[in-house]
Amino acid sequence: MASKIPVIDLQDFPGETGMLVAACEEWGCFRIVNYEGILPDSLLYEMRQVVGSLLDLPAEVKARNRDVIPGSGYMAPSPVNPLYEALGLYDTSSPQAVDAFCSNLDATPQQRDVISKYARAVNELLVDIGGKIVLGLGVRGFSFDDWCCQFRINKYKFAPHTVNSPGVQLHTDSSFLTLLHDDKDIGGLEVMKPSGEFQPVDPSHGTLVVNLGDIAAVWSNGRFLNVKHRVMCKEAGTRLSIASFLLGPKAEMVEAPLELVDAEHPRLFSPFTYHDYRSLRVSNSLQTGETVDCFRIHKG
Ligand SMILES: O=C(O)CCC(=O)C(=O)O
Ligand SMILES: [Fe+2]
Repeated sequence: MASKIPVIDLQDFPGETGMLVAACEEWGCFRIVNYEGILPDSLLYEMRQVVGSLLDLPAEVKARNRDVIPGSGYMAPSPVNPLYEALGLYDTSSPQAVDAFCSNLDATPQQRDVISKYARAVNELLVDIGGKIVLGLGVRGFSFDDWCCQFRINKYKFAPHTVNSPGVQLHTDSSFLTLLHDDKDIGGLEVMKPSGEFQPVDPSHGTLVVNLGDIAAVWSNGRFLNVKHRVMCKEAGTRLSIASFLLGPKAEMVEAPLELVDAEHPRLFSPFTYHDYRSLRVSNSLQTGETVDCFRIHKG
């Protein structure tokens, strides 16, 4: 296994298919390059400015960003993650949901425009990457078009005296895929390799990070790794990041497609709805993939 997370060139398909599937299996994460046709650098830059302003709003305004599904709304600094706060938008493909998010936070027309464009572009990119992964596994006729997406905009207040303390605790994501648009200067993201060793994922211009979450582990019938990761404070400063999640099907069950189940690879998880998974995870604070084990089929 290489020592750096794999880099996938989105313009080089089907050439990179094997590398992409291997990255999902061995690392549960990878960087992407050449995504600008869908998500231009100018939009990444504009969104970063918007995110900085929204997270600087007074606490009582941020509190209006309430949960739509468990854990989707404002998260204030807490005893577990005292340096961290986040705002969230559930269902980024719904113009009404984008509108409600913006109205609650008194967004200006220009900020609304950037948020809507960003939400659309990120959804398209997530569905595009998901489609490449699915084809790589030989699954035909599958589409992520009616899956729900969410984004979360994160702020970490790092100070000299917080160096080496956690910014966000170790966790897996509650998604199939997460697109991480991280801070351009301040690092701190670390992914855990299967060996248990942490690998820093430092800012790298012109790349975005993709993580696989719990839903990818179930959907792939255990082939893909739901990578554990955390953010550590490495230096003083405000760190901003945006995590966009391709979560799960809106109505259908989360289950491995038939192509991934056979005598040698029996079904590992009983089917469930995304909503049931999410409620179980949030109400029991199951941060590091334990929710998936609740649906594991025990043999013998
Ligand atoms: O801020 C980061 O780099 C990571 C955030 C993250 O892991 C998350 O929002 O799930
Ligand atoms: Fe995460």
